[in-house]
Amino acid sequence: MTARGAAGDHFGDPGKSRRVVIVGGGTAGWMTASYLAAAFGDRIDLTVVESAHIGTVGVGEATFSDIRHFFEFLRLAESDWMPACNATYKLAVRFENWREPGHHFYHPFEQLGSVDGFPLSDWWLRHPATNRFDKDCFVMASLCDAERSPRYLDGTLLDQGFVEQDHDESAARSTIAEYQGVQIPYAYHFEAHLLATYLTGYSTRRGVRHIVDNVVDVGLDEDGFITHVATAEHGELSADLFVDCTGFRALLLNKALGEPFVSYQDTLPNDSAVALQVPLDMDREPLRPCTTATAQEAGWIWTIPLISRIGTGYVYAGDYSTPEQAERVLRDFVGPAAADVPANHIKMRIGRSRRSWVKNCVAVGLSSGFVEPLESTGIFFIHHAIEQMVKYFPSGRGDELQRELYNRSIAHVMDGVREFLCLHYVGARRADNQYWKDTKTRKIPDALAERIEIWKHKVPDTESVYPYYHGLPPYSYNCILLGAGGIEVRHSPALDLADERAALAEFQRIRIKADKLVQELPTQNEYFAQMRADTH
Ligand SMILES: Cc1cc2nc3c(=O)[nH]c(=O)nc-3n(C[C@H](O)[C@H](O)[C@H](O)COP(=O)(O)OP(=O)(O)OC[C@H]3O[C@@H](n4cnc5c(N)ncnc54)[C@H](O)[C@@H]3O)c2cc1C
Ligand SMILES: N[C@H](Cc1c[nH]c2cc(Cl)ccc12)C(=O)O
Repeated sequence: MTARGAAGDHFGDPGKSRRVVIVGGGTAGWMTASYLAAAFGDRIDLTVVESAHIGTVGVGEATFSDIRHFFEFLRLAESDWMPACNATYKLAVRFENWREPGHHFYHPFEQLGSVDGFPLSDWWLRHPATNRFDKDCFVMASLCDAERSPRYLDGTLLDQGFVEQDHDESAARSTIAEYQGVQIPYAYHFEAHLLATYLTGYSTRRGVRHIVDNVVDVGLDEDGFITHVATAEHGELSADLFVDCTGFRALLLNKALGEPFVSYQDTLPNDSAVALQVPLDMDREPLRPCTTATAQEAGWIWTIPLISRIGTGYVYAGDYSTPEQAERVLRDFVGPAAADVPANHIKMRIGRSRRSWVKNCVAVGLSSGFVEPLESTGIFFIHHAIEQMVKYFPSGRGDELQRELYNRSIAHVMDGVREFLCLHYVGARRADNQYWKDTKTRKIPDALAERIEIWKHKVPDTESVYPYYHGLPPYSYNCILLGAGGIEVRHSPALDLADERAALAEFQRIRIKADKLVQELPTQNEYFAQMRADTH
């Protein structure tokens, strides 16, 4: 780290282009570069510097449905980017063996209905049509079980109330923060490195400078602001704002500026992963339209179906398994297809930086914070952070209030998701070994413990979940609580008195709609085989 005189402060001079240097070329770096280019055009001077010797984390392939706002902000249609990223559709996360071996349930992209002022989950507890809360309350659970595509062969999207807008280069763009529309009925799976490559092209075509080099030093002025980053072969790169996208190493924020890291490890012990990229022949193997999280002896295995391969990996707690044991479990789970595939072992830093924006340095991605990918939240964290960065983009150095408001928003999102993930473990019925027994006694955030006591008597609603925006609606909590089955939830006593006919009719409507869609929609294999035929 090098001390220097005050950095040139161009932010105060609207006439000058504002200079931003992004260190890191993973998903965070290129999502940030492409979004800022789309937001500010040539009124901003953007540089991305990434090392050729330090790899990206190499995973990160399932998303929230909110990511649609990202691509629309970049004015990209699915046909622009999906084929380039071997992308498929994701209707839900499928949780296998969390309640007991052989059991599964879904967390879908579908709003939970309500009848006469009570959530359908409450009615289900009083009048369960079957033992499958997810299939009785959500159409998407049946579509996932039948491995259906959300689109018909002609490309039309199924009718779940969400209406796609025509692609219009001049239309106003929405962001997650302001979106109040209907639940987007699906998300995506895509190959992480292909997305970074695609966004590199998008960014450089819009004037973003791309330097491949190692940052070897960070210069600070007497006020602790970053004046420049020094590179091995391209000299010093100065800027008004530096974005730390250097992954878990957090070179600028945690190392150069010394911002402390707040660990979540005491409540989320899974700190390791081993990943495989397994070839897939979609003409012979199913393309499930969901991410699968299969519980294991010391964690869980993700399975993400992509056009040319399966992304899979075992997320586990190092206190309960060695990397060698974990790799053996994963290879046995995948079977012979994993035989010649190299394993990627990853140590995960679980938690968040106390502040993600300090002085003129803002961290985005793993450098800012991370929780295990059980609900595919890493890219959502990046997208949310970038939107907030634009929203609080500084006019000069003295924007302490802007930074404080930004930091609060980031902290709430990560702390809220942490609570949501803790619920998956404390709320899972299985306790058939020490790892799963310990999930019932391990420390959980105090506020979550209080919420669980409420949920035992009243299903989660806007009043009882984490109170700040964190990306997850109350219905998500209903799905995990009633799916994982480890916490008994009682229905509202009022439903012993209420007329249940309208609720029973709603369950019937869901059943009829689900059966109709399963009949009409193609499988995801059939849909993408048709897409491939149309483009050849
Ligand atoms: C096991 C696992 C599974 C995951 N699954 C999902 C998922 O399903 N869905 C999801 O949304 N998220 C997931 N994530 C999170 C997701 O992978 C990350 O959010 C995403 O990849 C962003 O990573 P990054 O760009 O922050 O860091 P990285 O990918 O680590 O990139 C860091 C970059 O910084 C550069 N760099 C570092 N040091 C220097 C230096 N000194 N000089 C120059 N360049 C430097 C590197 O070259 C690299 O380009 C997962 C994460 C893990 C660990
Ligand atoms: N912001 C919401 C979050 C959300 C709603 N349903 C799901 C299901 C899964 Cl698997 C992950 C996230 C969410 C959205 O992105 O739709």
